[in-house]
Amino acid sequence: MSNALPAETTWTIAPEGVPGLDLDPFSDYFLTDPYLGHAAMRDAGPVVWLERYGIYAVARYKEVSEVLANHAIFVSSRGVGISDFAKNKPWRPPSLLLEADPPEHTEARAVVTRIMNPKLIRSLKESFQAHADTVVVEVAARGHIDGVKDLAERYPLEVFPDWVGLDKDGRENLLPYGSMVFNTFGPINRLYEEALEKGSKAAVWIMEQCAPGRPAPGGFGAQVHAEAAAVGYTEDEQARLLRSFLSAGVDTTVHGIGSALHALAANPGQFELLKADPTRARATFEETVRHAAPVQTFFRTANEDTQIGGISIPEGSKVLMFLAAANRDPREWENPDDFEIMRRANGHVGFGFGIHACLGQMLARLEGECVLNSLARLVDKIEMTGEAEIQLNNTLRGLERLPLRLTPA
Ligand code: HEM
Ligand SMILES: C=Cc1ccc(C(=O)O)cc1
Repeated sequence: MSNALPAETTWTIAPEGVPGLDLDPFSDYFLTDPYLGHAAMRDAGPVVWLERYGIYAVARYKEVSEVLANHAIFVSSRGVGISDFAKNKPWRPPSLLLEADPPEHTEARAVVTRIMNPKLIRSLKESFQAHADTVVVEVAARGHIDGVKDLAERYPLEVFPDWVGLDKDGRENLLPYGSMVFNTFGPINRLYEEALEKGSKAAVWIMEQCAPGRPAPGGFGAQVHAEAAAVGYTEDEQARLLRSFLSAGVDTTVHGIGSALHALAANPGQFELLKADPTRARATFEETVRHAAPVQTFFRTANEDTQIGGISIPEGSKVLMFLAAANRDPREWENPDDFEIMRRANGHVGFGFGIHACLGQMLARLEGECVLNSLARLVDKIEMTGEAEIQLNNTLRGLERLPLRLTPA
């Protein structure tokens, strides 16, 4: 595991009054265990300077929330990765949602929320829960499983593409494509380059699936296209709008479910609490998103000279928001590092906050709740049978492998 500096590392001097830290949040070393780095940034001040990349960073709950809320100054249209779209051409046409600001963002969001709403989620609950039961009964009967491949990846990859209306063939492209999208928010390091190599092939299938007329009639994909066409979006914009959901909609929930399985296996007392009341499955998944933060970071770009915590931030500065660090800020949370399913985790920033707050969070919660509810009713014990293996990614936190033994109830 190399934590050698990327070849193009340039060192920068911290601006006046800003604590400068020599840590690389995109190194294998940091990504494997980010928590000491998170604490160092929180303790250093409300905003810090990461010398290796010449970027500002916020790790405390208060400042992360402030940057997320202040979308007019800390903008998304200049990219939510380390690259500033005002200076460097993005590697793919920008997202109409994630990489847009009002008014364009407002319009795109309005199109989607006409479909992605509580009524839709209610209509999915019965079939999503039934499918979770089927999968959990099957894997529990097997006893020894890889919690990642056999459950955390399998369930979302069976329910999500059917819901969108994607072809049966080619669905193996979804994870490498999403992994590429999330890696490219970081610097051009090994993870970025390897992901681009693997993901570029997947991107061909993804873009074919996003084309108007391709998704199965009546599915979410066809509905997005129809709603977008109704407000005059071109075919390219209709495809790009749907692309957002294939980019964000799989790796995130896979890592959320994988992290929940890991936390429950590592904290048997918490699994007992869940078994005692399976309706706590929803709260258990919420605590997982706070505690594990499948999406660890996002950038913003200062669109004008501004301040954070009294520190001057010049126009054009990149600000890295450590959502995962904010979710474990002892200034905000009691015993923040503890996985407690009885905790009120609402208010965490694992799904973001403000105008760009996760558009798929209701679906993510449904998927997580269904799997954990099935586990609570159908499994008596969930035990680690080996070390969990982290899947390294410049933005996501999740597992590559999770050796488990399940004992059926
Ligand atoms: C545990 C699972 C998930 C996590 C942790 C997560 C996290 C996030 C975060 C942190 C943001 C904010 C981005 C920003 O502020 O720049 C976001 C936005 C978004 N998410 Fe999720 N997400 C998850 C699942 C999903 C799913 C399942 C979908 C689609 C079905 C989805 C679609 C989106 C979209 C389209 C946006 C952009 C919203 C906008 O910019 O207005 N996400 N997500
Ligand atoms: C939260 C991740 C995310 C990734 C990509 C997109 C997009 O491509 O719009 C949206 C959200």
